[in-house]
Amino acid sequence: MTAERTLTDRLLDDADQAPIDPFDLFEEWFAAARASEPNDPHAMAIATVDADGLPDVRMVLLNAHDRRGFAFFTNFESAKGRELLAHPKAAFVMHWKSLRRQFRVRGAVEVVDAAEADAYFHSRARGSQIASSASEQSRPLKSRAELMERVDALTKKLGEDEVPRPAHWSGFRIVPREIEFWKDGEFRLHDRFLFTQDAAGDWRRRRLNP
Ligand SMILES: Cc1cc2nc3c(=O)[nH]c(=O)nc-3n(C[C@H](O)[C@H](O)[C@H](O)COP(=O)(O)O)c2cc1C
Ligand SMILES: Cc1ncc(COP(=O)(O)O)c(CN)c1O
Repeated sequence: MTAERTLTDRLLDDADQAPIDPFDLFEEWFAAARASEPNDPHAMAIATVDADGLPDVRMVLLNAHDRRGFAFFTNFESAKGRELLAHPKAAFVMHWKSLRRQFRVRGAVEVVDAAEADAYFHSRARGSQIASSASEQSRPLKSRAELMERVDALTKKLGEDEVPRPAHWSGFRIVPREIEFWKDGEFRLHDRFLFTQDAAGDWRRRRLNP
């Protein structure tokens, strides 16, 4: 009996030029990362640009993904929120150290719809929902005590009530234009595959020099 070839096996086999769906390949790599990373396999660094074109980058968590793209949730009045609303394009990278693999995406950014933002917000720990309401993310803060006072006041005010999702807290979805899979190789002779969409919307892949 022969073991079934994974998408990664097929990717690495230059003789196999049949199409590979990059979203399916991502699922395979993400599952491997979830099984082997010590923490936060869904951590990604997301790069944006400010009004001067100066790049900005920070970690966020990939908390939703499907064939439409890759979404994270945040405060829309934060630096990244303002940057993305002004320039709705981004790039992100995930680095899975335990696998020595890298996953990169570039593309346009859209705002997730209100129902998706509500569902995700209310799936979070209540304390995290309150924190997101209390934190004026990326704005100067006089002291930790001031933040904790806001958290306590909000906690008291809400009692047992549901925490309303703040109007300025939602998700951004990066809709991929380019997707790259990178796998470490000996002596820096890595394997790289860039997926781009053709005019018909089909994903094509090319191997790149490391
Ligand atoms: C592993 C990790 C995951 C994070 N995930 C998020 C996230 O999903 N959303 C978020 O708003 N901030 C997240 N943060 C905090 C951000 O890195 C950042 O400090 C914050 O969002 C403010 O960024 P900005 O000022 O560039 O907008 C995370 C930080 C780390 C280290
Ligand atoms: C400020 C902030 N917002 C959102 C998140 C996303 O994680 P979660 O939705 O699981 O709270 C994080 C994770 N570190 C965070 O630091």
